[in-house]
Parts: sequence; C-alpha cells; structure tokens
Amino acid sequence: MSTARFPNPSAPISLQEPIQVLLLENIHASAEKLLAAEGFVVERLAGALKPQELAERLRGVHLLGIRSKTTVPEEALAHAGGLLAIGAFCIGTNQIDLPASNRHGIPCFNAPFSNTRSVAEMVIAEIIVLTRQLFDRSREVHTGQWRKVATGSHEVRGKTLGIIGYGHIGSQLGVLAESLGMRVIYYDTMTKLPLGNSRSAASLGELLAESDFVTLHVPATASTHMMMGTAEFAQMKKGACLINASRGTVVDIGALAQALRSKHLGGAAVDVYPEEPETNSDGFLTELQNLPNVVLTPHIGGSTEEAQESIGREVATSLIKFVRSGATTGAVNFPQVEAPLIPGTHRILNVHRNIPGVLRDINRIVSDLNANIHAQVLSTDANIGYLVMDLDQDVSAPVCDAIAGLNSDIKTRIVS
Ligand SMILES: NC(=O)c1ccc[n+]([C@@H]2O[C@H](COP(=O)([O-])OP(=O)(O)OC[C@H]3O[C@@H](n4cnc5c(N)ncnc54)[C@H](O)[C@@H]3O)[C@@H](O)[C@H]2O)c1
Ligand SMILES: O=C(O)[C@H](O)COP(=O)(O)O
Repeated sequence: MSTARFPNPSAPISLQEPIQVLLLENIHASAEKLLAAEGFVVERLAGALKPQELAERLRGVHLLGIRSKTTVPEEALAHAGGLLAIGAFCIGTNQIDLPASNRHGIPCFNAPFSNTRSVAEMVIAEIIVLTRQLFDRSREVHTGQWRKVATGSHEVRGKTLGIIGYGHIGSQLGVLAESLGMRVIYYDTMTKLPLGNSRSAASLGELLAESDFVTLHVPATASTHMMMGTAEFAQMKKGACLINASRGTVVDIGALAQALRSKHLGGAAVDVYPEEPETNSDGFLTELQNLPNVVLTPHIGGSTEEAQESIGREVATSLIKFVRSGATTGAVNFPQVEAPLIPGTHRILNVHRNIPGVLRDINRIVSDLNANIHAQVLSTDANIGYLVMDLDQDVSAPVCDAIAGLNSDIKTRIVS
C-alpha cells in the first residue's frame, strides 16, 4: 500500500485510502470500468463544474478527469493537496493552467489522437453540406417549401480546401479531401510533411486567397487567438466557406457574422464558440443563429461513440500507470519518465523544485538509512525535477518523511 506526503498542510491525504476519482463532463463509461477494476472509487458527473465549485469538489480527490469545458485554474489546484494527476479526456488541454499544474507536481494526460478521425469526417460532411446548401434545402422541405434549385450548389471535386493547422486532424482531413478529388493546401507555423498531393501555402494570406473552403485545426494559443477576423475574411474568395472545429477563441464571431450577412462568405460551419454552456440543459445564444447556410453544432467534432470509448480507455490507462508506477509518458506538462517496476524493490516518486543539490540531499538521506539505490531516474524541466527511485530495502516511509522535510520538495509518494 502507498502513503503520500503533500506540502499543502490543509489537505494531507493518505493513499492508504482507496484512490478517489472525479470524472466530469460525461466521460465515457470505458474509463470508469478500467479505474474501478483497479479498486479506485469513481464519481462520474454529467456536466462541467465552475472553478469555485471545482476547488471545493477536489478535496479528497486523487485523480480528476475532465473534457474541454472544465477550466482548471491555479486557485483550484492550490486547494487540491491530494490531487495526483489530471486526465483531459480530449485533445485540447488549454482549459488547464498547465504551468501551475506543473509547479504543483501534477501531471496532465490527454488523448492526442483518439478523436482525430471523428473531427476529420465531420468536416468532410460539412464541406459537402455547405457547398450544396443541404441544411437550408432540408429546412425548407420540412416547412413545406419545394425549392429545387442548382444556383450556388457545386461539386467539391476540383475545389480547393485550405487547412490552417496541418497537425493530426488537418493532415488526416487533407487525405480524406483528396480522395474526393479536392485540391489541398495548408498553412502551418511548423514545417510539415505534405501528404498526398497537398502543398504548403507560402503564407496565411495566400491560403485565404486561393481556398474555396477554409478550415481551422489549430490549438488555442496566444498566436491563434482571433486569428480569423475582419481582415482575414476580406482576404477570402467571395462565396468561400469557413469551417471552425478547433477552438472558439480562434475566430472573431462578430466579424464572421458580418462577412456572412454581407454575402462575402457563402457559408460557415461552426462547432466551437468563445463561451460554451457547461451542461446540455443550459441555453445557448450566438450571433450566427438564423443566418443562411450556416451550420451550427454543439462542440461535437470528437463526439462519436468510437472516439469517446477509445479516449476513455486511453486516458484512464495513463492515469492508472501513473498511480501504479509513476510513469509520466505522454503527460503534456511534465518531465517524462517511464521505468519498469522491479520486483523486490521499493519505489518512491519525488517532484521537487529544480534547484541545485536536490539529488545530493536525497541520496544522503538514503545513504544515512543504510539503504541501497537499485535504480534512479531523474528527468527535469525548467521548473521541476521528477525523480523515480527504487530502493532495495523497505525504508520508504522514513526516506519519504525526510524528503518531505527538504525545502525543494513539492510532492513525494511511495508506490510500493
Ligand atoms: N471540435 C472538436 O470536438 C475538437 C476535437 C479535437 C480537437 N479539437 C481542437 O483541434 C485542435 C487541433 O487538433 P490536432 O490534434 O490536429 O492538434 P495538433 O497539435 O496535431 O495540430 C495543430 C497544428 O496547428 C499548428 N499551429 C499552431 N499554431 C499555429 C498558427 N498560429 N498558425 C498555423 N498553424 C499553427 C501546429 O504547428 C500543429 O501542426 C486541438 O488543439 C483542439 O483544440 C477540437
Ligand atoms: O479537444 C478536444 O478533443 C475536443 O475539443 C473535444 O472536446 P470534448 O471532449 O469536450 O468534446
């Protein structure tokens, strides 16, 4: 059984209790199944929590699971002395204060490509829906109007798809679009391998000027904040369509609504918004409502049963591996260590401030107890060091106590 020592005196929690897991935002049951099979106690909620409520709910919680809607600010982490790790059961991790989480010794894991295909398939559907104005025709027939028109409807074959952000989703989408006969260009701040016949545009401006469809697949960062506004829409071809299934902060919604109302753009499909409801029972308003040829979806790009089931398994597995062995492979904000457990040894995990002399202090503590270090792996970043140490004698409790007394200590935990 494991014991944990945490620097936050307000919430010392012993891992001798069962591991407590809080899963928010309707995380797939595949995660609960794996976590419960480990003997962890899992509480699953349907919606997101506001930061204040989250801070209160985190007391006594060892593992937190969220999706894109739960903001995890430093204030919530500061009160969560027992929190060992966070699982983002999605791709984006912009909703978590990652530097603060790192400073508090809390690794964050995500599922970097379990919903990639789902997003790419939805965007392909939207390209065709937009170019054939299918939702408008469908609404008309639903309300008894028969408007059989070809004007403004086109095939996608031979049209140009401009992909902004040629990462996992963007590049997968490019492959699917080429199979429909589309010409694919992309713009990315990193040099990327062009798949198929796609090619890199020399600039964002060139991509905007050449594309019949512009689709966004960038993360929410300072460089992508409002990257599509009035000036960028003006650079797009008349009648071109915009698709945003990345993050709501990337597009100026007011400017998009104006470009649609003025008929400069021929349509848009939007899946993500600057402000999104926390639960399915909350209402929602956006300036884009009721504009012609505008497809609005409630952030469902990654919401397929296949993706959610796979994400549930992937992130739950990372969390379990971290609890059981301290493995941080794949953590988005943490030094990476993955060392196999060695039978007959006793593992201690230590997160410390990255200052000189920490390893010397820890090794002296071990040596003063006449123990031998069987294996020791240290990985660091600018702020913290993460040490995995296997001892050949069971002196973990006194070693842990002594390490917790060092002024460098952030989090120390006995694994076995
Ligand atoms: N709608 C949904 O349900 C849904 C589902 C999954 C992911 N997403 C969003 O999609 C984003 C992209 O996912 P991904 O898996 O393809 O990520 P990724 O990290 O594989 O790719 C992102 C690409 O954007 C590029 N990039 C970053 N800043 C840029 C900039 N200023 N200009 C141009 N390119 C830039 C990066 O270099 C990278 O190649 C995620 O961060 C997430 O926010 C949304
Ligand atoms: O980042 C992601 O993977 C997507 O935005 C999906 O988020 P969700 O799990 O909240 O639907």
